[in-house]
Amino acid sequence: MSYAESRSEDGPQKPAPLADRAALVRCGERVRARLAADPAAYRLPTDRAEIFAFGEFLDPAECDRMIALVDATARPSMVYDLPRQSETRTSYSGDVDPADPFVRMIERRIDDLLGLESSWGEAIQGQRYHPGQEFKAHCDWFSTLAEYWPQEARRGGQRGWTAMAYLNAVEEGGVTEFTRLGLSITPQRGALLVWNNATPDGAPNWDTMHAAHPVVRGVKYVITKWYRTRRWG
Ligand SMILES: O=C(O)CCC(=O)C(=O)O
Ligand SMILES: [Fe+2]
Repeated sequence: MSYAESRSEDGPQKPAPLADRAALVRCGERVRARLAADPAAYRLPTDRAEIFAFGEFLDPAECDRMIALVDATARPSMVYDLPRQSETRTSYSGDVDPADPFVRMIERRIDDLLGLESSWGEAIQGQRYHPGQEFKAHCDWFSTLAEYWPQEARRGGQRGWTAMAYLNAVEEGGVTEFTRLGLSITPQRGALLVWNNATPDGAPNWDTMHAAHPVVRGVKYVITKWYRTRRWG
């Protein structure tokens, strides 16, 4: 199972010990070089975080196939911060079958795009949001002060890059906003967003804080894959 860290408020920051710093620097360098050479990568206009978009990363048939897999697995989402679970992330989610050859093909495509080791990637997680459902502002990296951290440290360490694909266009709502950067992304069928959760010097980047705004009309489907600093699981 994979979980996203919950941070529902853009509030005071507790200083947490840094983890996997050298490895996060290396992951940053690796992906940065790879994307710089990729003409399909569009860098979002900010210097405070490395966020890239790719249009038509998945074709419509692939989106439909993935939507069916999300529907087959979706259950209420969980975050580590259990008491706030229902307030923070109200979508349905679940790992799509990692043994499915189609899922493996999409995973390889993402691994390849980023140039990261496939073994560092968590299983792809699917999410489905109905009207009113959202994922409030949070960062994807783990807090090293949290109760869950020792376990995550053993199973792959800190999260470096996030890759997230939109499987459909939403009738209304469901926008992803990087809340500290004033950047909003409207779900576009087949588009992929990738970002570095760390700064170039290997610290968690608070400016990657983001929220999935509530869906107003229609349904929203996304898949997310997080990359650790070493073998996951
Ligand atoms: O659905 C979105 O737009 C964002 C999802 C997200 O932040 C996550 O899965 O960590
Ligand atoms: Fe997230």
